[in-house]
Amino acid sequence: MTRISSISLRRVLDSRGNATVEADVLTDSGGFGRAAAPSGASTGEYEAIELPAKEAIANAREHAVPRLVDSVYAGDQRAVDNTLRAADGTDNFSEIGANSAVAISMAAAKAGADTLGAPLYQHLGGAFRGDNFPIPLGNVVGGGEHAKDATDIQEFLSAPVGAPSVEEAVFANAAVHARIGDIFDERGIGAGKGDEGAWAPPISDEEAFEIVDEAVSEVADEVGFEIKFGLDMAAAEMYEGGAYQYSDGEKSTDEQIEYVADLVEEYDLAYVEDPLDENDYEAFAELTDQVGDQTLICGDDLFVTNVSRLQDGIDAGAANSILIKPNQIGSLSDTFDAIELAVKHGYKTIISHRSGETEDTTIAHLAVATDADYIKTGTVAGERTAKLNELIRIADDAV
Ligand SMILES: O=C(O)[C@@H](CO)OP(=O)(O)O
Ligand SMILES: [Mg+2]
Repeated sequence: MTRISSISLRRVLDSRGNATVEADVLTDSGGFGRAAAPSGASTGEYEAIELPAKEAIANAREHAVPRLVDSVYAGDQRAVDNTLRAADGTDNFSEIGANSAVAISMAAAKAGADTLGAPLYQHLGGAFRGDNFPIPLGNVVGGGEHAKDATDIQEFLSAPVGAPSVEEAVFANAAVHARIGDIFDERGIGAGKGDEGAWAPPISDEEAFEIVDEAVSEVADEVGFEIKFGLDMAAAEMYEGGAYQYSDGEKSTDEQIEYVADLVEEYDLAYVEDPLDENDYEAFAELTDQVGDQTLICGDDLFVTNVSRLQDGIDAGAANSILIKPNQIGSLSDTFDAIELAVKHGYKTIISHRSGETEDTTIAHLAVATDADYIKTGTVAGERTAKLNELIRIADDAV
C-alpha cells in the first residue's frame, strides 16, 4: 500500500544560504520519501510562484496536507499532483507556493518508489530505463545574475559530447573546470566562484570564449574524446529598453541574432540557451532557422517547463530544445507533460538544476527516467556533485 499516511514540511538551507522547503512523505506500509525545492536567481517571468519558505509551508499545511493524507496514494503521481493543484486553486501555485508543491510532489514520488523497492528512475520511467544517460552540461565560467563583476553571459558550459560513459563525461567537465583555473593562474586572473561553483572571473566575454575554447580542446586531447561547449545567455536578464545590454554597449535584436549565429559558427557551439528575450518567439524562430541544424537553441525562461508556452514555441518554430526544471511548473506530472510534448515534436530535453540547490538528487533520476538528452547540473560544488555522483551510482546500479 502506498497510501500517504503523513507529510512533514520544514525549512532547510539551500546552497545560497536561503531558506527552502523540504518535504517528508510517509506511506501506510512504511515507504519514505524526502525532497527539497531548489530556487532560481535568473527566474523567468512566467514561472510558477515561489513563496517565502515559511509562508509556503504554512499554506501547504493548511490547504494541501489534509487533502493528501489518508486519501491519496504516493505511487499514483497524477493523483498526488492533481490534489496539489486542486488544493492550490490557482494556475501558478501562488497559494501554496511552487516550492511546497514541488517538494511534496518529488517526495511522494520517492515514497512511491521506496514502497515498491524500486529506484526512483525506474518508478518514474519503467523497467527499461537505466541504460541511457544524459550528457552533463557543466557550468565552468559564468556571471550574469549568478556572480557580480564577472562575464555578461551567465554560463559557459562544457559539453563532453563524445564521452563513452556518464562517469567519464562527469570527470571531463571537472577537468575542464580545473584547467580553466590553471589558465587563470597563468594569466594572473583572480577568479572567485559564482552561485553554481563556476569560475566568476572579472574578464570580458571575449576572453572567456578564448579561455574556455582552449581548456576544452586541451582536455579533449587528454581524454581522447570530443568535448564542445555551450552557453546559457539568460538574455531576458540583459534585455532592457528594447535592446540587449552588454558592458561594452547594447545590441538590437537583429544584432543579437547575428552575434549568436557568429558565435555558433566560430566556436562550433553545441548548445545555446536563452539567447533572446523570453517574450520574443519570433526572434527565437529566426535564430533557430539560421543555426538550428548546427546547434541546440534551448528555451528556458522562454518555455518555463510549461506545455502551453512550449506549444506556442512549437507552432512558431522557436528553439529546438527545452530546459526542464520541475520547480518552474510545480509538479512532476506537469514536468512529464512538458517532456512528452517536447519529445513528440522532436525537441531535445535538458533536465536542469537551479542556481540555488540542495543535496536533493531527484533530477538525476528524472533525466534517466525520461531518457533525457542532456542534464545541466553544474560541475564541482557539493549540491551539484550530489546529482552527478547519483548519475554515476545509477550507471553502476548502486542506488
Ligand atoms: O538560468 C538557468 O538555467 C538556471 C540554472 O543554471 O539559473 P537560475 O536557477 O538562476 O534560473
Ligand atoms: Mg537558463
